[in-house]
Amino acid sequence: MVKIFNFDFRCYRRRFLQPLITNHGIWSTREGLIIHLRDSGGNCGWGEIAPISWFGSETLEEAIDFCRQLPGVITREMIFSIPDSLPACQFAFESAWEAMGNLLRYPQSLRYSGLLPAGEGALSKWKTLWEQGYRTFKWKIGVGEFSREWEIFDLLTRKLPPTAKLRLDANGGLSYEEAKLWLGICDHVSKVEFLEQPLPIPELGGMLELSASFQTAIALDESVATFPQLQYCFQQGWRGIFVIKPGIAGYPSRLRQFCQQHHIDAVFSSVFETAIGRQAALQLAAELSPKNRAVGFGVHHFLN
Ligand SMILES: O=C(O)CCC(=O)c1ccccc1C(=O)O
Ligand SMILES: [Mg+2]
Repeated sequence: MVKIFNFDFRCYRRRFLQPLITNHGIWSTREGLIIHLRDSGGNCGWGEIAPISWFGSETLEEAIDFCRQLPGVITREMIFSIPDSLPACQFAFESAWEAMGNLLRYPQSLRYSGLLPAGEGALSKWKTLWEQGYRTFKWKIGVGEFSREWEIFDLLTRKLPPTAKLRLDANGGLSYEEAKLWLGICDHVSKVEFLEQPLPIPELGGMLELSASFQTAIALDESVATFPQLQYCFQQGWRGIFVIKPGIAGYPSRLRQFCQQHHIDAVFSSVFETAIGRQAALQLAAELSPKNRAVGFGVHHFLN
């Protein structure tokens, strides 16, 4: 007999206390869906669909349409035949299915990276985060003028204690020349852990070249947002760091298998999901993060 699950969902909307400012623009509200599965024994599993369409996932509307067209009773086959065009849905359904009847285990051993605000706000914020125990920080670049960001970077890296690590995230906002300037500077600053997504997605060739020319590591993020993109970049020869946002990376089981098989140097990263998606994402991060890599799941505050 085929096992069946009752399925329902609801939408949520939460405003960030501080909007995320990146080269893509300003993001101030997280909207997503919480899905719920229940089997005939009364076991429940929750999952979260938290799309970021500007980052390469489906849109919220596409996720809602997908959930609306599903019947109230679904099968395992339906859970595992969601198309690759709906990666946040794939993540939510498999993680809800995996969570059924399991107690929530919250990963203990992880180290977290804290997100600094873009611009000069970073110069004071790092201290608050340091006092909360963060030792790895991420700062957005490619948002303001290069010369001003360079000045702030210089101040910031002087202030940071010697054991701190800094990640720079350009969100694809640099030109090839600017990326060379940044990498040249970073090569002399041992606190820099990596430069994230210096160039836009179509310029993978440029990023492969840069990673061979500088000591500072480069991490791909936008370029590897979804599973097919991750596979593509690996096939093209990328052996640097992969930033993985499980919330939009499709089926957890497929991601797990890929990372283990290819010994991926993964940095796990949040999509600003709620505790439901976060739990499932951190579970994967705990299994698949190399020991020295902090996860990009610093606490992010919501207004409601
Ligand atoms: O990865 C982190 O450290 C924090 C999360 C983060 O930066 C992020 C969160 C949502 C959308 C995009 C990004 C990004 O890495 O650009
Ligand atoms: Mg990034």
